[in-house]
Amino acid sequence: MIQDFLSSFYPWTKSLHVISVIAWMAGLFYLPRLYVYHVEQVEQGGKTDEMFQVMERRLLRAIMNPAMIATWVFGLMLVFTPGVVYWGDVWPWTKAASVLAMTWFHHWLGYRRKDFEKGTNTRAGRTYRMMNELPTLLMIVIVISVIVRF
Ligand code: HEM
Repeated sequence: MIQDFLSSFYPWTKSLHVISVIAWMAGLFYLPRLYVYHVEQVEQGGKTDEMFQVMERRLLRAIMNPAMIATWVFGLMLVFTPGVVYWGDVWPWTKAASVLAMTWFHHWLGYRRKDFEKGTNTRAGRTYRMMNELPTLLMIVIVISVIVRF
């Protein structure tokens, strides 16, 4: 019953999954860049500090959190669609490991946002520059996993 629904909805589920992924990734690439500028260019407690905090909060709450939830919901619908995932293959495992890491990174960014809000950020711009590479690497592994399907 639910399997029939998932099968007939499959192309729509996949479209909605990819749309959500794009919105989520946009935020995951942009927020650490904001943190780099926030650390390196902004005086703590000033007007610009306040403006960065607003931009960071809105990006996370209005775009990234809903996009992450939608990516998970449509992604799991794809997992339960008959014939899509065979767990004997390798790709579902590399994909699963990468999306768990991506979700961890999202939450890490959320905790760092709170540091800026409280004025307790101790991390250097360089740390945020380096962390900025993580979603890129994970995205490459994910796309190869779902498309090459080794
Ligand atoms: C968050 C949990 C996620 C789950 C449970 C999930 C699961 C899935 C599944 C089962 C498919 C179907 C594969 C197929 O029909 O061939 C799929 C497709 C896809 N996923 Fe995800 N995914 C997740 C996150 C992501 C992320 C973070 C990205 C990108 C960075 C991503 C990119 C894609 C793409 C591009 C496709 C379409 C591949 C194709 O054309 O067949 N997914 N996903």
